[in-house]
Amino acid sequence: MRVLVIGRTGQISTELLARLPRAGHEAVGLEPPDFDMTSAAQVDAAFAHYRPEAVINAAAYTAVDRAEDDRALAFAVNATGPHLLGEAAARAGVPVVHYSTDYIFDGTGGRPYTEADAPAPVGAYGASKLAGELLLHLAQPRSVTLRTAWVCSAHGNNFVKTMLRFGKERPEMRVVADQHGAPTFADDLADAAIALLPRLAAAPAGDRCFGVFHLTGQPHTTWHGFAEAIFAGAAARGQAAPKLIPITTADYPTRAVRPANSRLDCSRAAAILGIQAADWRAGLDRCLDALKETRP
Ligand SMILES: NC(=O)C1=CN([C@@H]2O[C@H](COP(=O)(O)OP(=O)(O)OC[C@H]3O[C@@H](n4cnc5c(N)ncnc54)[C@H](OP(=O)(O)O)[C@@H]3O)[C@@H](O)[C@H]2O)C=CC1
Ligand SMILES: Cc1cn([C@H]2C[C@H](O)[C@@H](COP(=O)(O)OP(=O)(O)O[C@H]3O[C@@H](C)C(=O)[C@@H](O)[C@H]3O)O2)c(=O)[nH]c1=O
Ligand SMILES: [Mg+2]
Repeated sequence: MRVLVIGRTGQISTELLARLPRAGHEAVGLEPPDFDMTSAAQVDAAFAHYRPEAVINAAAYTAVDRAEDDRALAFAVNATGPHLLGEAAARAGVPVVHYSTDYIFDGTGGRPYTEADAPAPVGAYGASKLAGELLLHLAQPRSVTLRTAWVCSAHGNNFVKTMLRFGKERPEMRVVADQHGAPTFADDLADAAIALLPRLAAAPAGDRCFGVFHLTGQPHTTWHGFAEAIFAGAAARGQAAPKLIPITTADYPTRAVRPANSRLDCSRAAAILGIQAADWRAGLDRCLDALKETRP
């Protein structure tokens, strides 16, 4: 299929553009400064030019703290963008795969969230992403939102790379141990979207394959638990690891509030889409190997 990917050098878009051709698809990725999905004219021009058979939106405003002071841009990219893509996709009759976030929940629940749980974002990023989910599905019901969390990869900015960078400079690292969730590797998320394409292209509106699905890695951990695994993996590859100190959220003030419970129940994606939550420890190994190869 001819697939239009929104995003080109982001974590998930990089993996999509590497993997789509291997799966037999033709892919093009668009991002600023060449393309701005908040512009209706640019979205329409991209559809007219590329005539895609499917769209995967892997673009977003992902700077969680900055979004608090930059709400207008966060909402333009994360809400208006998916809305415009949905409208253009509906006119063209093509399905959309979109990604959203655990941060649409407030994180006060005591168990993993299901798709039936009520969203209640506590920050601007989460609020803008929730608006995007709703606007996309209103504009194009033949769309899938994969709600994921804690995305990492060898490309782009993420917690793995932050830990490795700071870990080299500091003897000790303090990392929050009371926020629970599951890391998810961008290559697994790209593969999930690609696997869906043929089914979505054939399915009529109203088919149960459309809608919102939770998809993260497994098993659940905390940011501190994830940092332990990162530094164990780095040490196994000959890199010095700092002393890791567990702290509470209150010990690590940030501009935006993060949910304490980011755990997503992924059983619906397994049951309906046949997509399983991948073990993030395998993803971390791939990521650390890739980073080691590219280290100067
Ligand atoms: N990162 C995470 O931890 C999580 C991410 N997600 C979701 O997954 C998806 C992908 O995230 P990730 O790969 O980490 O994102 P990145 O931040 O790595 O990449 C974002 C991409 O969006 C592009 N972009 C930004 N603004 C626009 C615009 N106006 N028009 C077109 N493209 C634009 C960026 O281009 P440029 O580089 O030029 O700015 C970049 O290619 C997003 O929907 C995100 O909300 C969900 C849960 C966790
Ligand atoms: C760097 C650092 C972070 N932390 C904490 C802060 C925060 O609670 C947690 C993760 O930090 P980050 O800044 O990577 O987290 P953050 O940018 O909030 O990551 C989020 O990004 C968006 C896009 C999503 O959609 C979410 O799923 C999630 O991945 O770790 C420490 O405790 N110690 C540290 O040294
Ligand atoms: Mg870029």
